[in-house]
Amino acid sequence: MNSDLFAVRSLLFLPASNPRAIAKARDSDADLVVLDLEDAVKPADKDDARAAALEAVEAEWRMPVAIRVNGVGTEWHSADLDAVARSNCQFAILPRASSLHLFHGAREAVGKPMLAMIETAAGVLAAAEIAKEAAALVAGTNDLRADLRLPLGATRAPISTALQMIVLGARANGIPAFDGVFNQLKDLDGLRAEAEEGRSLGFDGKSLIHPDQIAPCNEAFAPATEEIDRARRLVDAFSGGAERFGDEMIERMHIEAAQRVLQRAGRV
Ligand SMILES: CC(C)(COP(=O)(O)OP(=O)(O)OC[C@H]1O[C@@H](n2cnc3c(N)ncnc32)[C@H](O)[C@@H]1OP(=O)(O)O)[C@@H](O)C(=O)NCCC(=O)NCCSC(=O)C[C@H](O)C(=O)O
Ligand SMILES: [Mg+2]
Repeated sequence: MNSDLFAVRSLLFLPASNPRAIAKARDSDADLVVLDLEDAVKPADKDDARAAALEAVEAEWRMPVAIRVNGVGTEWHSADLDAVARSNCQFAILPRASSLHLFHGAREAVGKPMLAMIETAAGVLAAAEIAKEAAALVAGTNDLRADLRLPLGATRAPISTALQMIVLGARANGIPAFDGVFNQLKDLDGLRAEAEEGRSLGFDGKSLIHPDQIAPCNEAFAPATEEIDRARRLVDAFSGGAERFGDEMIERMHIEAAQRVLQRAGRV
């Protein structure tokens, strides 16, 4: 199992209260499975979902598994942290991370790598700080749109600065950044387009809500064959300083970017 978060293109979320979804996720090609205890689970089902998540992570998985706990200040938060601390999951995820202080408390309590979901205005403004202790940042675009009081159906333009701040916060601290979900279950072309946009913004992968979204997402976040070929030719051609490569100027940073493409291709 590869627990390197930089190799993760797809994060499949599912309600921990849904055993059929758990079975489906286990057989899927998702790079990371997220058993959700937060918004995907009805309040009445929280305790059962927590127990189901604990049982699920006892089994063998071929991909790493994370448990998303309920947020700081909710009645389920402490019990979730305790459960995750003694569970077999590789990662915890804290929703609505809004400050390093609160993130630190939750991470200490679980004692394992924790991803931070940035999904409020306060979280976006604190993203670079939170990233100092996070294993990765994840954009929570549904909550963010709600927190910013955006009209329904708004494009991603009003959240583009926030998305960029999440990528900047992650990159400044050397950790991966993951894009938010695409809610239209049947629109796989739209999902692919948003995944490609996310990659062009600098995200390493994307949050998903349905198994059908995995294949297009994994394709969008894996370097294409032409990209790999070009990266190989660039690395082979370079001897230092500024050089001509076809009709382009290349320098050291272009080679480093090409090396990252080759590394990513090897990882995924
Ligand atoms: C949205 C859904 C409730 C739709 O469910 P359903 O109508 O049952 O879908 P299908 O009939 O197409 O399902 C076919 C089979 O696939 C399984 N399935 C469905 N979704 C998943 C999944 N996410 N992972 C694994 N398996 C899944 C179904 O069980 C069916 O299996 P079978 O019966 O054996 O054929 C549902 O897709 C769903 O619950 N999605 C995830 C919702 C979720 O986790 N939401 C929280 C995270 S997203 C978020 O909030 C991000 C962030 O916080 C933010 O604010 O942006
Ligand atoms: Mg959310």
